[in-house]
Amino acid sequence: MNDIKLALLGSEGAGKSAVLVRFLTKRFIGEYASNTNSLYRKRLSIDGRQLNLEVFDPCSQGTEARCILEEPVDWADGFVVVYNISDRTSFINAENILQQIRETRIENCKGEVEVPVCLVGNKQDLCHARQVCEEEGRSLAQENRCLFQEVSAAESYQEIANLFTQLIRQVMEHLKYRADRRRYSSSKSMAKLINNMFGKRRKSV
Ligand SMILES: Nc1nc2c(ncn2[C@@H]2O[C@H](COP(=O)(O)OP(=O)(O)OP(=O)(O)O)[C@@H](O)[C@H]2O)c(=O)[nH]1
Repeated sequence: MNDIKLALLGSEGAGKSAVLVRFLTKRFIGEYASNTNSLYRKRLSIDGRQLNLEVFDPCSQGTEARCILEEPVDWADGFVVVYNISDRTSFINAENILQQIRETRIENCKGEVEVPVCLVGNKQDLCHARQVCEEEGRSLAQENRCLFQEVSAAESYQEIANLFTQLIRQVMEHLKYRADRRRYSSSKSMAKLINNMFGKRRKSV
């Protein structure tokens, strides 16, 4: 069974909990306690594989983006960064968060492939009050090589489900790649060790 850990990041009130709860339960619940960190767990089956999904929804009340990032950035296998299309500040914050994910991951995992991330433009139903156009979201996602979708946690389930499914697939590939790399580098160092121990001795016989 695969364990997949995701972290939800974004400005206060962008709709992080609403997006996640929509994915996990297919329902929209209007209000959530936002003064605590929450860890959601669910068993899923994707492409016939059983998964234990854990999603960390950190409390973002009164905290700056950098503080929000500190805890989950090492823990998570993938990130969901949410902004509100009717709030430009939340988009600018999402931009900063994407940059911080990139920087932190580059520092911590030299040479590894980039961690899977998806950018979500939530509250699409508020398009009459739109402050961020869809194209801006798409091009930010392209710059950061991440998935992108505008959604409305209030009104629809399917787009959110598709997005999480794509992200989880990418995470599974990423974890497999990392495990293969670890196996390869440990078998290479084992071969080197054996060679050092016996290769030379054999030569002198
Ligand atoms: N119109 C509309 N409102 C939404 C949508 N998603 C969430 N909301 C509302 O936006 C508010 C904030 O939603 P939350 O899910 O609590 O946002 P959050 O990002 O988890 O907020 P914090 O926990 O405070 O960081 C709530 O009043 C939700 O009902 C949406 O798609 N459309």
